[in-house]
Amino acid sequence: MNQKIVPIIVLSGFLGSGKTTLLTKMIEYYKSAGRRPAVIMNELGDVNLDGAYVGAEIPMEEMLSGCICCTMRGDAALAVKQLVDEHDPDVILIEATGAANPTEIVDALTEASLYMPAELRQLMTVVDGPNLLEFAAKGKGRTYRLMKEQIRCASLLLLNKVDLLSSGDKDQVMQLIEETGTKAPVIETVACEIELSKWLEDKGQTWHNHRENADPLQLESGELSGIDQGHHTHAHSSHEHMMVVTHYLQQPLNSEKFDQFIRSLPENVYRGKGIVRFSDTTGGLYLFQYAYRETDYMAIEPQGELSEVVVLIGEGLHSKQLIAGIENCI
Ligand SMILES: Nc1nc2c(ncn2[C@@H]2O[C@H](COP(=O)(O)OP(=O)(O)OP(=O)(O)O)[C@@H](O)[C@H]2O)c(=O)[nH]1
Repeated sequence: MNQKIVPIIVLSGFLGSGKTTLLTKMIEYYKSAGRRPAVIMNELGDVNLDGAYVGAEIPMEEMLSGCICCTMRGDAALAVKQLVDEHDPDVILIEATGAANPTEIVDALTEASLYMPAELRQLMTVVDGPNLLEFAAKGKGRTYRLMKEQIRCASLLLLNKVDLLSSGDKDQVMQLIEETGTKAPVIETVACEIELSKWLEDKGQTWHNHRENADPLQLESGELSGIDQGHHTHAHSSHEHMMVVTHYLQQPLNSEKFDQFIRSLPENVYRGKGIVRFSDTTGGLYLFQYAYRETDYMAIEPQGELSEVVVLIGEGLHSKQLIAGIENCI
């Protein structure tokens, strides 16, 4: 009798590119096809705000406060095993952090597939079109190298946020993508809208099959996915690269002051998200998103208690200043 092999799909892409947007669409796709997806979510900070987008009925493993290149190797395999043993899912979707170097994830999952009935089928990278263009223009820093590595690893690329690109910009982004040497198909999207039936039904093709004609992957350096939790620095070569500032709120915020604070965040803050309450609106809790200088607020009605919190992610952040800025919005 053939043993069931659980397909694994990894969603990669820079901070705020649209991975959770894609994840929720994939979950809906599988559910409406009568299949049971399970999810692994990895967050740099110690709160999983994106988990709010995944229905409570979906089995989920969280990997929090994670330096993915350290924790992913062991923890991802363990999380996969736990989901397979406890929930017997039809597919496992892994949302990596935006700072993750997917080469490490591929390594970990390839190794794990040797001893458990699960296999990496696709690695989809969501490319934040306008952000890639901006980083390319700024020069060749570590973050830009990380973005390129995320593209090179992919078996499928979504060029997302094309609503924010002119046709000239789009051509430029396409050229940048080509320059990475990827052979993966590139689909232009707004809000990660793709024909999922076409791209998810791969008839057993593995990630390795998809990438047969692509250049072999090599780690460019150990510095790609560094993470610093502010006070805590890993012993790896350069983990001072990305930082997370997590600030829990004791009081509601003034909506205008907070919006102004978010809009005037320095360029080295790449991503913001959180759950906030405002003193000057009638509503309850809002989930706020800040990515590529766009802000979005969504009213939420959580089932249980939720902490009010602001999470900011970027490079070389001045945590004290940022926290004072948030407190000034009260
Ligand atoms: N303008 C525009 N905004 C988009 C598009 N796709 C997603 N967004 C917005 O971008 C923000 C970030 O989207 P997410 O799906 O949370 O991104 P993510 O990659 O999961 O973010 P992290 O996991 O925090 O790295 C949200 O406010 C989305 O609504 C798009 O095609 N165009």
